[in-house]
This record gives sequence, structure tokens and C-alpha cells, in this order.
Amino acid sequence: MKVSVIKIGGNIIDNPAELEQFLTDFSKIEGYKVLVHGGGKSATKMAQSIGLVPQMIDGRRITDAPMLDVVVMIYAGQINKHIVAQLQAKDNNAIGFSGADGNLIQSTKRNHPTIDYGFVGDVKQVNTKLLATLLEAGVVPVFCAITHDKNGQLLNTNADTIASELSIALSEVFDVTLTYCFEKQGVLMDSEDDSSVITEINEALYNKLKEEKVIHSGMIPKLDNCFNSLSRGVQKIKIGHHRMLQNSDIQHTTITL
Ligand SMILES: Nc1ncnc2c1ncn2[C@@H]1O[C@H](COP(=O)(O)OP(=O)(O)O)[C@@H](O)[C@H]1O
Ligand SMILES: CC(=O)N[C@@H](CCC(=O)OP(=O)(O)O)C(=O)O
Repeated sequence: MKVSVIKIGGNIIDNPAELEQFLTDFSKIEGYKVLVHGGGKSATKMAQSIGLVPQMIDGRRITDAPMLDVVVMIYAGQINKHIVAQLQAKDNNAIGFSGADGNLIQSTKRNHPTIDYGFVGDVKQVNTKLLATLLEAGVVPVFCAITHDKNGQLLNTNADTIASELSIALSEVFDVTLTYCFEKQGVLMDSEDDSSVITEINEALYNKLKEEKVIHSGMIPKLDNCFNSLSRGVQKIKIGHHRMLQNSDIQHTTITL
């Protein structure tokens, strides 16, 4: 059996017209599917509006107690419930989840020797059995970027990592295709030129382009997640613009080991 795991980032979520188009395309995907959403941009705006100062290190948000409240409200509340309602309107039987719900994603608080990330979690285990049961019951799970430590503490976890870890776990049971959708056409030779798509990238090319600074910022953790997922059983990974979901002519990047 096949499963499509799709991740969308803050730039789609922040644009209502793009989000609506994405959800229309997503709702038409046949078979088992899982949606993972970020929302970093909205969380940053909300945090600033109440006087908090957002800080990211290596693609991870420093999450103190007030920031944790903001990300739980924005990711597990506002964004997740809007997406679920929109998918229900499109006749997809979506249910929204954080990692705490059904103990679906348990994580451990990040323990870094020099940086205090605060309430940030690294995924420890996925409740694959419950997730498979939900898929087999016709549910479309919609995950936000909040996990828990099973001791009552919610933790903020990078959404790309959640998509990757769910895909790895589901690979024990299904053939998984993981698709990262964002605002660009794929991994680009020039990150400002959408016509410069690299159609296939392996780890050797990635390392070379990272060194040459062709690949930088948020694309680095995204691709690190991709190679980790491929080496741990995920069948296929694509990165590109969400229009590729319903139009196979749209250029995108395929990741290979
Ligand atoms: N070579 C590249 N090709 C495409 N994007 C790149 C590249 N190098 C860096 N980037 C940056 O990576 C960003 C995507 O990472 P991120 O912001 O984490 O995505 P998401 O919106 O999915 O959370 C792009 O907006 C782009 O600015
Ligand atoms: C720990 C950590 O960094 N969590 C992320 C979760 C959201 C996210 O990943 O959103 P995008 O996919 O839109 O970037 C954050 O708070 O920004």
C-alpha cells in the first residue's frame, strides 16, 4: 500500500489564495495521505505583535515558555483547525493532531552543549500502529509542529523533521512518498531564479553545492532530513512548488542517495 506524506511551509500557509489552491490539489490526491504543516512565519508575526523577540538558530526556533504558548496557539490551534475545516469542506475526512494526541509523536527536549533551545523537541518515537489504523479507517491526519515528552510537556519541533520522521515510521508498513512543498520550483542553482531547477540531487552534489553556498539557510536542514529519510526506508522524496501535486509537467527536484 502507498502513502503520500506532504509538508507545507509558512510561505504557503501565510497566503490564503495559495493555501486554498494547495488544499484543493491535496484533497484530490487518491489513497492514503498525511499532511504536515509548519507556520513559522505566522508564529513570528504573532510573537512580535505581543512584544516577544523571535530567534532562530540552525533552522530551529529558540522557544522559551511565552514563545511555546504562541506556537501552540498558532500551530495546534489557528492554523491546524483552519486547514482541517477547509479539507472537510472538500470532503476529505481530516483530523488535526499534535504529537500529544494519541501519543502520535513523542520527543525529547533538545539537549545542546552550548545553546539552550528551550522547549524544542527532537522526535523519539512515532505511534505507527495508531497512525496506520487511522489511515486504514479513511482518516486524513493533519499534523502541526507540536510534540510532547510524555511527561506533560509540549515541545516545538521543526515541521520538516516531523514530515521526515512520520515518513520513516510509515515506511515500516507502507511505500512512502514524501513531498516538500514550498514557494519555489525546487532546489535551485540560483535560489532567486525559478528556472534554474536541479531535477535530481544526490548527497555528493548536495555537499558540493552547500560548500559553494548555492544551497544555504532553510534548504540545508530540509535536505539533511531528506537524506536521513531515504537512508531509513522512505521510497521517494520530491521538493518543489505545490502545483506539482496535480500537474506532473511542473519541474521539481527529486532527491536520491
Ligand atoms: N539552492 C536553493 N534552492 C531553493 N531554495 C533555497 C536554496 N538555498 C536556500 N534556499 C532557501 O530555502 C528556503 C526554504 O527553506 P524554509 O524556509 O525552511 O522552507 P519552508 O517554507 O518549507 O519552511 C527558501 O525560501 C530559500 O530561500
Ligand atoms: C523548533 C522549530 O523551529 N519549530 C518550527 C516549527 C514550525 C515550522 O517548522 O514552520 P515552517 O515549516 O513554516 O518553517 C518553528 O517554530 O518555526
